Amino acid sequence: MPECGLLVSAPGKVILHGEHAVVHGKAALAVALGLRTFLRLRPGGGERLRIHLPGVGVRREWDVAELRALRGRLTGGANSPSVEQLDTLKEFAGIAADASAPDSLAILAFLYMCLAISAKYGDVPSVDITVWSELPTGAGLGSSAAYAVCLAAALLHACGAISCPLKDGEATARWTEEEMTLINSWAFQGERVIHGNPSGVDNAVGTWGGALRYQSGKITSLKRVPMLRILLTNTKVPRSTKVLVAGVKEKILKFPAIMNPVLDSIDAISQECQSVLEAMPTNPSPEYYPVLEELFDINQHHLNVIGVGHPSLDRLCRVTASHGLHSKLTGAGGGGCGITLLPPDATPLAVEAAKRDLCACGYECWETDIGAPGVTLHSSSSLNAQVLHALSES
Ligand SMILES: Nc1ncnc2c1ncn2[C@@H]1O[C@H](COP(=O)(O)OP(=O)(O)OP(=O)(O)O)[C@@H](O)[C@H]1O
Ligand SMILES: C[C@@](O)(CCO)CC(=O)[O-]
Ligand SMILES: [Mg+2]
Repeated sequence: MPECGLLVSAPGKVILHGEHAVVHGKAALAVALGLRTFLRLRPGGGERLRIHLPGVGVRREWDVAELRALRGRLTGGANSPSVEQLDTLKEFAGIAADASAPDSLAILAFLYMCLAISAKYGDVPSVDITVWSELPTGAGLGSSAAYAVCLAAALLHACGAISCPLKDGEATARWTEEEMTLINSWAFQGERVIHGNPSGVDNAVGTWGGALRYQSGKITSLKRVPMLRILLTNTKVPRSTKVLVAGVKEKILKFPAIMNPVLDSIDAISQECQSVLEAMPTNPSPEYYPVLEELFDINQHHLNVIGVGHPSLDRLCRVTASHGLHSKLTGAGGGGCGITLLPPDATPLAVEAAKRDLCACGYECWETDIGAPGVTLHSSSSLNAQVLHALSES
């Protein structure tokens, strides 16, 4: 265990194309966002393990000896969380069998990852863990994956399975490729607890950052990523990724001949978009945008067809279209966030007017950087004093 503790962060993500289809083996294009989740781990006192998750209103602590005994009861499910294991954890933590509330899922993912990682690499650590985020929770921006990536990195580090890459005087550092692969694989298990059947794209972006193509576990960095300006809009309509993913599966099983061609078409959209992005110069001229905009429009229709649209997202698309801008949902849909492409020739007046109209719908919108770095270790001194203050208040 590091004497002074550690601070890690992981980015959220935006899926440009391929959400849901990626769960069924198709390609997705995703980019890391400039909004991050942070985790601070400090040596604990009195053989206790404490977690504080202000984003979901959780403050819990357990006896390390009690967790060791619980770990001994978690048999089976060697490589992924089994139903029996999760039932045992729910009973231990006092979580209802069918609980899907954010706090319950966050505790469950934490307990599973902590016990499974410590069973493989070391003892249950006596630590205090606090996680907070700049990402809205459950809005399509990969908050669950950023949470799982931070937990994986911190717990693997606490159990001695990965190194401390931070050198004296450095503000940030990244782990080796091999260590990141390990972090990513454990984050995927955490995502499984929260999502049920994740594709792995979100935790891949949270781990590796940048812009990537993801298909059936294969991660490829995009050759070149132009400076895309994207407006993010949160409709604030709550939804659960797990429920939406399960709904799509049901539809595919019910209408395979109708739904599978839609998934194939989404796959082709991802391919086409990747070709355009890789052909674009870093500072692209407006001529490339009509194709990207048309691909947004087509995919948004497809996502409605597979049942993950929402009236709030239709409204978002209509509002931006009235200002000549093109949008689609991002992430699991059913509410949550949409993305709007801002071409270089969009006038500041049109963008401001679109933002004003979106806010008038009760939505929140903001522009953010894309292609941010993946999971990162920070020196504690690099932590913004204000954030620390906010945390001590929460
Ligand atoms: N900062 C956080 N602290 C604790 N738990 C979190 C945090 N952020 C997310 N979670 C967990 O992740 C869940 C949200 O995951 P969900 O997959 O439904 O949404 P998302 O990841 O934000 O969107 P998407 O998967 O569509 O990108 C929350 O209910 C909570 O259990
Ligand atoms: C909806 C989905 O495709 C993306 C959620 O961000 C689910 C997944 O890939 O696990
Ligand atoms: Mg998620």
